[in-house]
Parts: sequence; C-alpha cells; structure tokens
Amino acid sequence: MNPYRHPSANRSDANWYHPDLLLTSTEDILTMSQSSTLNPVNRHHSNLRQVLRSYWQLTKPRIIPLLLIETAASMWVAAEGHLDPLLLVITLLSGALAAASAQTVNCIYDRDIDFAMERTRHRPIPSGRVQLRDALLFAGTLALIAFGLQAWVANLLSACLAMAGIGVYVGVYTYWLKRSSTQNIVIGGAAGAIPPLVGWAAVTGELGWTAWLFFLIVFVWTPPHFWGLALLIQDDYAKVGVPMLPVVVGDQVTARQIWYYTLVLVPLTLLMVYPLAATGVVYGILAVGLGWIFLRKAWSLLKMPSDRDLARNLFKYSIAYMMLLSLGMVIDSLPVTHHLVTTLGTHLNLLAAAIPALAAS
Ligand code: HEM
Ligand SMILES: CC(C)=CCC/C(C)=C/CC/C(C)=C/COP(=O)(O)OP(=O)(O)O
Repeated sequence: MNPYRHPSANRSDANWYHPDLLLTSTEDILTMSQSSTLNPVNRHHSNLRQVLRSYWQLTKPRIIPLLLIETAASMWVAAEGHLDPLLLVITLLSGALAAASAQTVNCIYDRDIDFAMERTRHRPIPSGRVQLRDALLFAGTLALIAFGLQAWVANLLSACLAMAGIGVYVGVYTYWLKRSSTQNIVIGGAAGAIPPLVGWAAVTGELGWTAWLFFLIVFVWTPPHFWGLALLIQDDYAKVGVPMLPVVVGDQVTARQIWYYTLVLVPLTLLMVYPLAATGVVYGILAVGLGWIFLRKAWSLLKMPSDRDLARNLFKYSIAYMMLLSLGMVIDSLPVTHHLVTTLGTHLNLLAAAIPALAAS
C-alpha cells in the first residue's frame, strides 16, 4: 500500500505548463493496461521503460537545460570563445547529474506536500512508482558520479561548487526556507545561480568578477521568474501551507516586488559590457532589447496584478529571456563575432572620417 497515494488523486488543468512532468498520460495508461496482456519479453521491456521514465521524471528534467545553458554561457565567456569541447561536455554532463540529484532529494523531502498538491501528486514518489530508499540511492549515486567526473576532468573547485548547488537547493531552500519564509526563493534561489560559477571555475580554476556578476544576474532573475508562476499556482501552495509570496501578501505586493527585481536586473546585465568588458556590443544590444521587453511585461503586471494571463506571460518570457541572454553571451564571445564587429567598426570609422571631406566637396 502506498502511503502517499490519495484515492481521489486526479489530474487537473493546473498542470498546463509542464505536461512532461506528469506520468499518467493517456499513453502511460495504455502502456500499463497493455503490459498485463503482453508476452513476457515485451512485458519486461514495457516495465523497464516505465521504471526508467519514473526515474527520469524524478529529476524534473525540463528545468535542467536552462541550468546547463547558463553553465555553457559562463564557460564560453571565461574561455573567450576558445573552449575545450571535452571540458564543455563533461561539465554539462556532471552539471545535469548534480541538478538531477538535487531535484530527486527535493522530491523525497517534499513528498507529503507533493502528494497534497493537485499539480504534483503524480510525481513518482507520491504516486508510489519509486520507493524512498531507491530514490535516495539514485540521488546519492548521481551526486557521486557528478562530483567524480567534474573533479577528474575539470578541477576540484568546480566539483565542490556543483555539490554546493545541491547543498543550497536541498538544505537552504527545500529544508530550511520553503515552508517557513516568503523569502524562500530569494535566498534559496542562490542554488540556481551557482551553475555559472561552476562553468567559470571549470575553465579558469578560480572565480572572477564576471562569474560573480553572472551569479547575481540569475539570483535577481529568479524572483520575477518564480513569482510570475506562483501567482498562478498560489492556491495549491496555500492549501499545503507553503508561504510563497503571493499566498501571504497577495497579488499586488507580489507584482510590485516583481517590478523592483526586474528594475534591478536589467542594469545588472549591462555591467557585463561596462565596466567589466566581459562581453561586447552584440550582447549589449540584446541585453537592452530583452530587458526592455521584460520591463514592459513586469509593468503591465504591476498595473493589473490579478490578471493571470499577464502573470503566465511573464513567467514564460522569463525563461526565454534567460536562454537568449545566455545565447547572446556565447555569440558575443565567438572569435568570428569579434572579427565581424572589428571590421564593421573600422568601416564605420573610415566612413565617419570621410564625411567631412565628402561634405566639403
Ligand atoms: C528557487 C528558485 C526556483 C524556483 C522555486 C522555481 C520554481 C519553478 C517551478 C515550480 C516551475 C514549474 C515546473 C515544476 O513544477 O517543476 C518552474 C519552471 C521552470 N523553471 Fe524555475 N524555479 C526556480 C529557479 C529556476 C532556475 C534557476 C532556473 C534555470 C536557470 C529555472 C528554470 C525553469 C524552467 C526552464 C522552467 C520551465 C519548465 C517547463 O518547461 O515546464 N528555474 N520553476
Ligand atoms: C549547481 C546545481 C546542482 C544547482 C541546482 C539548482 C536547482 C536544482 C535549481 C532548481 C530550482 C527549481 C526548479 C525549484 C523548483 O522549486 P520546487 O521544487 O519548490 O517546486 P515544486 O513546487 O514544483 O515542487
């Protein structure tokens, strides 16, 4: 008997934004009902597929790519466009394993509230598909492999930072603050800002100003990212007593906080260009454009804090924003971009010098 299984467990529309995190899709139900009538070999394969799928879901896989994009962007900037492919692949692999381990421990610790929330009750532990002991073993193994790989191929600093990411997410966010403070994701959100530090340390063996600035950018981005979503799913959190900001202070104050954080975020992204000069004009233009859109969306929400479409729109945009900003850093650091920008600059200078002569003739 599964202690976390509720007889009335049901799917709901609250799951609109991450259907892959659910298990009981029509396809699953069909597969499960078929497996009892299949021959033993097919049944074995079908069961194995279901087990693998459950472990995959335990890692909340849809969040991991963005963490890896941050890591890769930081590595590219640190390497000034000349990145060792093996180092990149191993750092991303161990980053994915570390994040998966962190998410698994979060699923273990939060199994009671995950069971009670409509949105999360089909996760592998509350639905009884993965046992606690197995999940713990899985999380421990992933963390060990992540640490070993990273320390072996890159360096000890980056491996320790990845483990610190797990520690902050599990210890500070999940265990300490998630159920006790409205500032849970502000402070606990530091976990999600650690991947740029891991990437930078993997390339340089140390942590520079640029790495810390990237950390700060993700740190300040996290509240608008999550509170946009929290406005939509606050009833679920309220039901289980998790004090996410909108649950405690309401829509208006949350929208105001989102606005303040976005106001700080946009100028922060520009410090990469000046005074740090870690990135150039291509990233700069992108950061201004993306930031302008972010500000407009946060402003619209500030004007109509209870408009759920605006909140959903801001949440979705926050993800695209971080992806494109990171991509901007990568494109900016490539040697070909440097070459193009320098050539363009030279031509513009020549043109500027020629204008007075042309005007005089
Ligand atoms: C403590 C900080 C954060 C909290 C509380 C948070 C919370 C959430 C939640 C609840 C979701 C909905 C999906 C789910 O149920 O798992 C989500 C989606 C997402 N988060 Fe965050 N997040 C945080 C930080 C981050 C960071 C740092 C990143 C990456 C840089 C990130 C990337 C994403 C992405 C890509 C999605 C969309 C997944 C999908 O496509 O469904 N989040 N976040
Ligand atoms: C370097 C390293 C290993 C970093 C790991 C950082 C990490 C895993 C960040 C993810 C943050 C996140 C998606 C939280 C979800 O909140 P929640 O679990 O409270 O959401 P829920 O309500 O859906 O359970």
